[in-house]
Amino acid sequence: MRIDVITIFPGYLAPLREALLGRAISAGLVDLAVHDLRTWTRDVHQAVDDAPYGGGPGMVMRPQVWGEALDAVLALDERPARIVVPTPAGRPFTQATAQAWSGDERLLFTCGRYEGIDQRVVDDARRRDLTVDEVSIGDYVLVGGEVAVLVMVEAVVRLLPGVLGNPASAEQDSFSDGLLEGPAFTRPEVWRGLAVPDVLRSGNHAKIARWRRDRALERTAERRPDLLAALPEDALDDADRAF
Ligand SMILES: N#Cc1c(-c2ccc3ccn(Cc4ccc(CN5CCOCC5)cc4)c3c2)n[nH]c1N
Repeated sequence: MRIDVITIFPGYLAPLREALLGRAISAGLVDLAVHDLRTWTRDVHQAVDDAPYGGGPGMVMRPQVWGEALDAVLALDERPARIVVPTPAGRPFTQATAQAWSGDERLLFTCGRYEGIDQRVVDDARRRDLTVDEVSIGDYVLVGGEVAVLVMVEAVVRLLPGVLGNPASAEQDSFSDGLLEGPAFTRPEVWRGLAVPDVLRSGNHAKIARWRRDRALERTAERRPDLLAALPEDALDDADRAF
């Protein structure tokens, strides 16, 4: 997978070259290129923003600079790219989104700042039959798109074959079965007077699986009843319903 990121703060994306993601890049599983948007400015001040038409607070990012940047970065590779535009007004980015994008050959992330990017940049890309997804990572307001890109790249790249040491970990992801994962424990058996639940040391795999499922159902019901309500009819078996 090739990943391009366009931003006025390239340094914000440095964490993508650390740890697991850094190893995925070194292993050739991911090609990452970060581009400074100001490369495509033409004025001495390298202006990337201007006042909003119709008034209102803050500034809006100019379409000319973004249009030239997108054209240039898209041309760097012939593979078709999904253009991703983080925005507070976007569709929710979920585990299902990450799963879907993990099959793409190329992702191109555009990091807005100020009050966002002139809408015509997205409109122009879509009318050229480019795939453009405007997405939000959550119901809160950030200062720019860079942090959202860090989140989305990590969620997608960890799903690529060969990235996670233990592929089963991604298969048993929280949300992958529609539930939150239950509590996890490791040694010591007792820590500050708190013991690991006996069932987890029983060696009885059926009982352990049931216990884990019950804890996941309990936690989901308590913290995310919306996920429970969204489960398909056949997602819960009789033992689940008895819980
Ligand atoms: N992904 C993601 C994000 C982002 C995000 C992503 C990209 C950019 C580019 C600029 N900003 C800042 C910005 C601040 C204020 C406003 C105005 N609106 C805000 C909502 O109320 C109405 C008025 C717009 C944009 C961004 C924020 N925030 N939260 C997410 N989940």
